[in-house]
Amino acid sequence: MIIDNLYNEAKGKSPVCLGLDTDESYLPKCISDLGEGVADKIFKFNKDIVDHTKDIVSCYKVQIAYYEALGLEGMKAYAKTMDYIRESGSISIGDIKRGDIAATGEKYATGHFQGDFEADIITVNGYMGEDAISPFYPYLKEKGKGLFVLLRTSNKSAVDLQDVEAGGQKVYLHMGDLIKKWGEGFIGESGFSSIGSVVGLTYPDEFYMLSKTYPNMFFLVPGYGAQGGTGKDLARILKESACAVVNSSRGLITAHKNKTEDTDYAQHIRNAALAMKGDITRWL
Ligand SMILES: O=C(O)c1cc(=O)[nH]c(=O)n1[C@@H]1O[C@H](COP(=O)(O)O)[C@@H](O)[C@H]1O
Repeated sequence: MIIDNLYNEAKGKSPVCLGLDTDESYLPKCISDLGEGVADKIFKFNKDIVDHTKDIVSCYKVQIAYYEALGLEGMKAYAKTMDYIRESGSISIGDIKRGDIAATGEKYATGHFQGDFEADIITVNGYMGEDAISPFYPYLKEKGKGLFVLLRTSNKSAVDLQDVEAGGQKVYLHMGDLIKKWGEGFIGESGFSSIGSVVGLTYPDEFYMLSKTYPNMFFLVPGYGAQGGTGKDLARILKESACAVVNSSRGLITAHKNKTEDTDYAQHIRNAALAMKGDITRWL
């Protein structure tokens, strides 16, 4: 199961999930000056990053909005990036945050679990209920794919809805119970389900509590670095269970900014990923 592979990669390499939220402004001059289209430039940057980091990170999360914003050219770069991650033997997370019901949900599943945009795992929004999640089940069963369902997101206004009490329980805990239930049929050898959840590191106490409440749940954890989360915040959770991968996007893929515009940029990004790995693992 994909979740067992991710668990093994996180244990064997590091819990670092490198976020390829690639904005054109992040490209060093040695790439932006090339006489090629934007898709080729962005792909070149992403490919170089994968080549320089695949031995030290567990997975790559590719945030589709950065590519959609560039239209057809951007989507070509997205497709090539997903393909290259697979070719490199690494795990890809398509950060698409979809969530629609029935026939529409089936189209999202087809669009992101096979064909041009195929990912190993995708992020989904389950706040419409199981009808927005069940269209993906056949791909989990038959193609070994996985889901990360939004549970406790990293943004400030997450609390406006997710902390509301309903029936004596906060909304996000109710969502946690649902994700646990949806994932029960997909538990792998690692003890984790291929239906995991997204919990922001910006709420470390809630994350700790969730990791205790749902021992079979694997977590995708954004919020490290640019949003303020630290290795120390993670330590008490990962010490007890290797239950998460931790994403950093801007904190890693802009590490070369103001340092170099030359081809050594990827080494700066690798160094930043190594520093993040060190920051997380030194507390364990
Ligand atoms: O699903 C996500 O990945 C996600 C959920 C969440 O609650 N907060 C969050 O920041 N993210 C994503 O995680 C990444 C964070 O990027 P940086 O803040 O640049 O590290 C972005 O791709 C966000 O879309």
